[in-house]
Amino acid sequence: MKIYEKAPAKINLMLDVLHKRSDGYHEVEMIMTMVDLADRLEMSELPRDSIIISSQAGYIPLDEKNLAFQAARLIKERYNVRTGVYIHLDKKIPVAAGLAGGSSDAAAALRGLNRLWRLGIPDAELRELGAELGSDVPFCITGGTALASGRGEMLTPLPNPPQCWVILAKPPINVSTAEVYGRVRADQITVHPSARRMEEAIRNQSFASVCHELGNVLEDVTLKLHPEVQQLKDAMLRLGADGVLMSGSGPTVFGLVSKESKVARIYNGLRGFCKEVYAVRLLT
Ligand SMILES: C[C@@](CO)(OP(=O)(O)O)[C@H](O)COP(=O)(O)OP(=O)(O)OC[C@H]1O[C@@H](n2ccc(N)nc2=O)[C@H](O)[C@@H]1O
Ligand SMILES: Nc1ncnc2c1ncn2[C@@H]1O[C@H](COP(=O)(O)OP(=O)(O)O)[C@@H](O)[C@H]1O
Repeated sequence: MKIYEKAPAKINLMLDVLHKRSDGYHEVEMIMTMVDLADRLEMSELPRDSIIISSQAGYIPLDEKNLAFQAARLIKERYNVRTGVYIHLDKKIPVAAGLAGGSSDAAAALRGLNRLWRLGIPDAELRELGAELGSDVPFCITGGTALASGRGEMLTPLPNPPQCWVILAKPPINVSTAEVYGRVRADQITVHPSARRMEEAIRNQSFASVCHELGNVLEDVTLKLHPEVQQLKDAMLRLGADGVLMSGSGPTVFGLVSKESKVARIYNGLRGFCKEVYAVRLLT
């Protein structure tokens, strides 16, 4: 039997860092939502007790460093599963981009293996397992739109934002999430984006207010390390995006666009100097 799962990318509509915790993580407040750009996982049972990962993407680890591998190992150990699994990852989400590609693959593996092995694990328990793999994994288990707090694993579901186009552009640079958090000085952040006002904008289905309330305190760190991310933001605004922000720890920049007629112009304008550009819809 084969099981298929979609693993969509996320964007952070707002991201605030409150303080550094004694366990080394940062206490955050984020509003996250999914976009229609997804990896696809194909899972099938192996009679022998092993986990095998393959992918068409040449640039991700296929061993125990792969988050889908770690998800399979965790669920196997925790629920005493004696058979193995073959997982093929069809990667579409850019890697190390701030779009949670690896986290979403891990979440999709947990969902899929729960079905493949008929384990009947409830969603809340899957989210707890996911939190052992990464801070963004619990959100990726259920998706939708949510306010995330704690280190990102405590979730309050929200309605979806008003539908719009999302232009994603990933410059060809590598950003380490750990390094970005490592450079944040929470006590020196002067302008905090507001989760409350973003939530209100979403509840009012006001596209203009959603664009107005976009904010990410990790931008300060990543933009200083990589000025080209600022240039990309400027270009997106100049080309006519209604709201522009870096997603997560970056380096991907997203632009929200309400009018379809503007999408091709922005997409083509960006393609002039950035190879990885995508025009997608919110996953509502
Ligand atoms: C910044 C965000 C925003 O959604 O996403 P990405 O840019 O990775 O997509 C997340 O907070 C990233 O979540 P995730 O990528 O799952 O992080 P983890 O694997 O849990 O942690 C990687 C490293 O980031 C730091 N970290 C992560 C989360 C957090 N709240 N505080 C931290 O300080 C820690 O140093 C940790 O060792
Ligand atoms: N299934 C996977 N897909 C992508 N990257 C993975 C995966 N498993 C492990 N990784 C590793 O995780 C790191 C972060 O990747 P990713 O989740 O795409 O980025 P981000 O956390 O910025 O959203 C990369 O260095 C990559 O090598």
